[in-house]
Amino acid sequence: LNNKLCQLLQIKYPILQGGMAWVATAELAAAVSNAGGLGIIGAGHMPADALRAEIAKAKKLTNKPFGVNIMLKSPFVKEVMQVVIEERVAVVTTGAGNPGEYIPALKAVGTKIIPVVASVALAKRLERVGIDAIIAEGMESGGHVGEVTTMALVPLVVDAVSVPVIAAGGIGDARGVVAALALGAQGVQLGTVFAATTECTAHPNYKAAIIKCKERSTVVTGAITGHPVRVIANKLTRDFAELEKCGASTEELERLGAGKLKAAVRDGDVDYGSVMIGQVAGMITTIRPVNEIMQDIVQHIPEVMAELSQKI
Ligand SMILES: O=C(O)COc1ccc(-c2c[nH]c(CNC(=O)Nc3ncc(Sc4ccccn4)s3)n2)cc1
Repeated sequence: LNNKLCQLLQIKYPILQGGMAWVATAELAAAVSNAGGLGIIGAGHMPADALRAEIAKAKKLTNKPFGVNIMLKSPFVKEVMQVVIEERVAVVTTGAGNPGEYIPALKAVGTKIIPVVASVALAKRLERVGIDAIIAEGMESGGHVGEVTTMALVPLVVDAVSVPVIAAGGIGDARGVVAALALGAQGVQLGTVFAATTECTAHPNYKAAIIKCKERSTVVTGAITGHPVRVIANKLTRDFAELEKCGASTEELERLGAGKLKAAVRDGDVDYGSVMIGQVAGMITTIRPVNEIMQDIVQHIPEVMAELSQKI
């Protein structure tokens, strides 16, 4: 499974862990890096000092490369970009926006830049400004989503750029990894799967909500306000839909959503919190150690390939 993405990122398996705000702490990122993948700390809306502390914790827990995901809508985006540059973080992924303005400074210190995109247009725009790889994320994923599925988006992005493409959204086991490679991706990014692990520091209620999910348990709210977000349907999404129906303003809707992800992930309020989870939750039935999930995926790939060659 060792390919050019593994060489680029100095990892054993081309399996990245999504840098989910509040969920992807240093403990989870270090566990994924120690298991041979690329662990990624989710900076979310963290201020600079909190991120610096999280990076320091990760450096104590692993001597393997790890990344930091920067959510470009964070009010602290400029300060946290400065922190990842000072700390010489190996890889920066970015979400919910266009990282173009930060790319020269990151490249200057040798940090690999891997933006998440939900469209071919953004992939093409970013390839021109010198990114190292691209995460093409389908709308199956949890949290902030685009409008295109992984199956449709990945091959189009692969055909549009010449940098390695990493598939994300709806991938839960060796079959999904082989499917992503068949679509032309060089690797995968898993979010929900790594949230359902013993090393993940999210609240037990949040993890229990993942287990309880079926494939239709999530909805995309906020499509009207311009920030479509996939979450588990609960009392918050019903209140949100009510407000949207009554023509509430974007500010009112964002006020309803503010702080709700922390409420779900840290405080375990899965009724009124924003339980950002991907559709792949329907495949997850237990909370397992990171390394067990990683080995399960890697060891089943030859079997999936053998079954495939029987069918074609
Ligand atoms: O076209 C452009 O210029 C930029 O447009 C984009 C539009 C969408 C994306 C995108 C889709 N998915 C991702 C990566 N995944 C994510 O970013 N997932 C997230 N989950 C919760 C988040 S918190 C938040 C804060 C503000 C609004 C919505 N959500 S961010 N990025 C990236 C760029």
